[in-house]
Amino acid sequence: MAFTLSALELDLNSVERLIEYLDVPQEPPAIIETKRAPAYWPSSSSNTDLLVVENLEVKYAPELPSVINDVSFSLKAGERIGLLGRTGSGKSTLATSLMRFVEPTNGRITIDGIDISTIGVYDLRSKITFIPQDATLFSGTLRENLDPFGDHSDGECTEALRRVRMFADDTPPTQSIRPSRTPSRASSMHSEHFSTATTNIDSKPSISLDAQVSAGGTNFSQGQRQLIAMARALIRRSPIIIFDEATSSIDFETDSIIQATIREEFSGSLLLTDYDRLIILDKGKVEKHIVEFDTPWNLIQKEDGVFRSMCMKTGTFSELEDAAKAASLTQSLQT
Ligand SMILES: Nc1ncnc2c1ncn2[C@@H]1O[C@H](COP(=O)(O)OP(=O)(O)OP(=O)(O)O)[C@@H](O)[C@H]1O
Repeated sequence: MAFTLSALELDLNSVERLIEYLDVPQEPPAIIETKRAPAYWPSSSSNTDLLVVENLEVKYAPELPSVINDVSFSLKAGERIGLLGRTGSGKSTLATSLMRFVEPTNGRITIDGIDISTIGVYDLRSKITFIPQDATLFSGTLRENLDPFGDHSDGECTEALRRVRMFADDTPPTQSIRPSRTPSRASSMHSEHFSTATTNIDSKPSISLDAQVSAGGTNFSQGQRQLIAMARALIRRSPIIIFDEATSSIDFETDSIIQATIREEFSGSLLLTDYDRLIILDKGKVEKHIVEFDTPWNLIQKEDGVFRSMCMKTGTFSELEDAAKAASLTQSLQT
């Protein structure tokens, strides 16, 4: 009898768990057959706004206060937009709502004329690249990570790796790619990850993309994983890239490579990172969450501005001021 009762209890537990699972919010459909996004969408060549955010409000639960509150802005193709704000101000929430990992409670996000809530998440997420601070890779080869559906040639994959400087400039592109077992600094990345053996057939090197990547990509450093994710974005020619910059944990050299790649390689894409204009989110201080949206030079001059006060707190205000001024001069010379 005791046996029967505990078996029944187990069964009831299973039913209870099943009911709990049924309560879990469902992932939105990957594809909505009647509302497919066109293959050419989103087009980074159009002169109209590429990304329009209107009166966006995001809450993590109905009973919780809104994390993003009545935010509106529009961005054009090719712009580089920095998203700044104190910790907890809603930067990640705003970035992830563009990918619909969190759904708005109010408002609308339109990309190249399509309200993103009306299409399947596959159509959306396959066109936008989100590179988080802790970019993860999956277990398989480096090639599979770069081009999971095998849509591109080896040459394209290799070229993308070269463009994100996974090969040292002076290293002939020959190599069998051999990830290190422990995270390494960028300076050693070139030598450790890419051996320099040439083929016997001719002296022209060929590149092997068959390096094994362990689950999560843990045999690459955090910075290298971001670079590989950037190579993937280059291969896909993503028109919109959201790049969550790691601040402290990446060594100086890898960081310089990442910055150079951002500057030089993504000129045609709308890039939410290193900036021409800044969106500054501030939660506690004001009701509206976008408090400032302007160039760094204009923002740093605002006496009571959030950006100015953030720069002051770094202890390197005059250097930042000089950098913002220099950037503004360069920009005005270019236009
Ligand atoms: N999954 C979640 N459930 C409930 N609240 C959340 C969730 N994720 C974030 N929040 C809350 O939303 C607010 C904004 O968080 P968010 O991570 O967007 O800020 P952030 O500006 O990116 O911060 P950081 O610079 O520290 O990464 C915070 O108060 C946070 O506690």
